[in-house]
Amino acid sequence: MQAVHFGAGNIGRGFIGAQLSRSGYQVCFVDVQAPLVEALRERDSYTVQLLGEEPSAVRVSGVTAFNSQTEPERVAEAIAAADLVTTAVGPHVLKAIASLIAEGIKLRLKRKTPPLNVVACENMLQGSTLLKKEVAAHLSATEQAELADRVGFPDAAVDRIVPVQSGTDLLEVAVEPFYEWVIDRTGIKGEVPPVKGVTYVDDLTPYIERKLYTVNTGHAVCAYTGRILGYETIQQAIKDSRVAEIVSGALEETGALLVAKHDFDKGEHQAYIQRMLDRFRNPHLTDPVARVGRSPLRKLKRTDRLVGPALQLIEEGITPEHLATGIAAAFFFDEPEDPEAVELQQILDRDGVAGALQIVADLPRDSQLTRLVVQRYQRWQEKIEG
Ligand SMILES: NC(=O)C1=CN([C@@H]2O[C@H](COP(=O)(O)OP(=O)(O)OC[C@H]3O[C@@H](n4cnc5c(N)ncnc54)[C@H](O)[C@@H]3O)[C@@H](O)[C@H]2O)C=CC1
Ligand SMILES: O=P(O)(O)OC[C@H]1O[C@](O)(CO)[C@@H](O)[C@@H]1O
Repeated sequence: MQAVHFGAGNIGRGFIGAQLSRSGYQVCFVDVQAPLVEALRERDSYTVQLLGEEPSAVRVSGVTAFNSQTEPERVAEAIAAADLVTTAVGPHVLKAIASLIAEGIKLRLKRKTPPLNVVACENMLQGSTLLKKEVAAHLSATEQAELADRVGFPDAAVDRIVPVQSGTDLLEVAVEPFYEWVIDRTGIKGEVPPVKGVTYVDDLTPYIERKLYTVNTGHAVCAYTGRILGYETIQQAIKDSRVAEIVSGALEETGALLVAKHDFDKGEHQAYIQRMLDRFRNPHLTDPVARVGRSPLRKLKRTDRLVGPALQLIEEGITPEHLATGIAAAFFFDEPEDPEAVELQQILDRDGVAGALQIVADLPRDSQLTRLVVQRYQRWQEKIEG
C-alpha cells in the first residue's frame, strides 16, 4: 500500500506519517522545504520520541519524499499510484496544493485506477470538504463528475500535540503519547483505508467539535492569556492559577455547549476536559505560546475555536464570560515573526477592538459578543497598565 502525505512538518512526521507507516503503507512525503525533502529521501527513516511518563521511541522506516515546487510531475505520479492521500500543511495552504492533487487525480481518472480517498488532517471544520472544492476548481465538468464518483474527501479530526522541534536532528520529532484520529466513514469511496488507530464514524461533528472546542479552545486561551502574563510556554502558563482559572472557565463554557448540543454525558465530558488539561501540563513537553497562538486571524474567525462556540452559547442564552476574556487576550498577541499577528496589530491600531472583530470575525459592532470582548479588552489593558 502506498500513501502520499502533504506536509512533512511536526504533525506530518510526528503522527500521520508514523501512523500510516505502522499500518503498512509506504509513505511518500511532499513538502516545500528542500533540506527536509532531501533528508527524508536520503535517510528513508526517522525517529519519533514519545514524551510521557515513560519515554519511548518509534522508528519510522521506508519513507521517501518529493518537493512539491520542483518535482510536481513526480508528485502527480505518486498520487496516481497511491492508495491514500493525506495532508497536514495548515488550512491556508490547502488552496496551494489543490492544483497538484488535481494533476494526480487527472492521471487516475485517465488510467481508471481504483477509488482514492484524500483526508485533510488540519485543525478546522470540514477541511477535506474545502480541499475537494479547491481540487474540483482545477478539473473540467466531466472530470468533476468522475471525481464525485471515484474520489472520497472524508472529513477528519486529528489530535496529538506536536510542538515546534528543538532537537539537532532535522527529522527526529518529539510528541506526546496521546493521539486521536477520527474519520467520517460516510465520505469514503471504495474500501475503508486500513489505518491503525483511526476511528471511523458516521457523524464526525460531535468528535471534531469536541476536539476543536476543548483542546484547541483551551490551548488558544492558555496561549493568549499566558502571553499577557509573560509566559513563554504553555507548560509555564497553565501553572499560573490566573491562567488556569480562565482556561478552565472557557472549557466549562464550551463543555456546556457540547453536552447540550451532542448529548454527551456530563460526567464523561468533565473527565475529558481534565484529561485535556493534563495534556497541557505535560512536563516533558516544551510548547511555546507563540506556536499555539499562531495565526490569530484564523483563530479569531467566526467559525473557529473561540468566536464559534462563544456565538453558539449566546444563541442559547449563556454569556461566554471566559471565552470573551480569551478572545480579548488574543488582541495582545504581538508576535513580530507571525504575519497574522502583525496584521492583527495593524487592524487593531486602525479600527480598535470592535472594528477588528467586525473585520476578522464578521461580528456587527453592536453585537453582544463584541460588547463583552471590548469590556474584557479594557480590563486586560488596565491590568497591564497596572
Ligand atoms: N502540530 C500539531 O500538534 C497539530 C497540528 N495539526 C494541524 O496540522 C497542520 C500542520 O501543522 P504542523 O505540523 O504543526 O505545522 P508545520 O509547520 O510543522 O508543518 C507544515 C508543513 O507543511 C509544509 N508545507 C507548506 N506549504 C506546503 C506546500 N505548498 N506543499 C507541501 N508542503 C507544504 C511546510 O513546509 C511544513 O513542513 C495544521 O493545520 C495544524 O493545525 C493538527 C493536529 C495537531
Ligand atoms: O495548529 P493550529 O490550528 O495553529 O493551533 C495549534 C493547535 O494545534 C495543536 O497543535 C494540535 O491540535 C494544538 O496543540 C494547538 O491547540
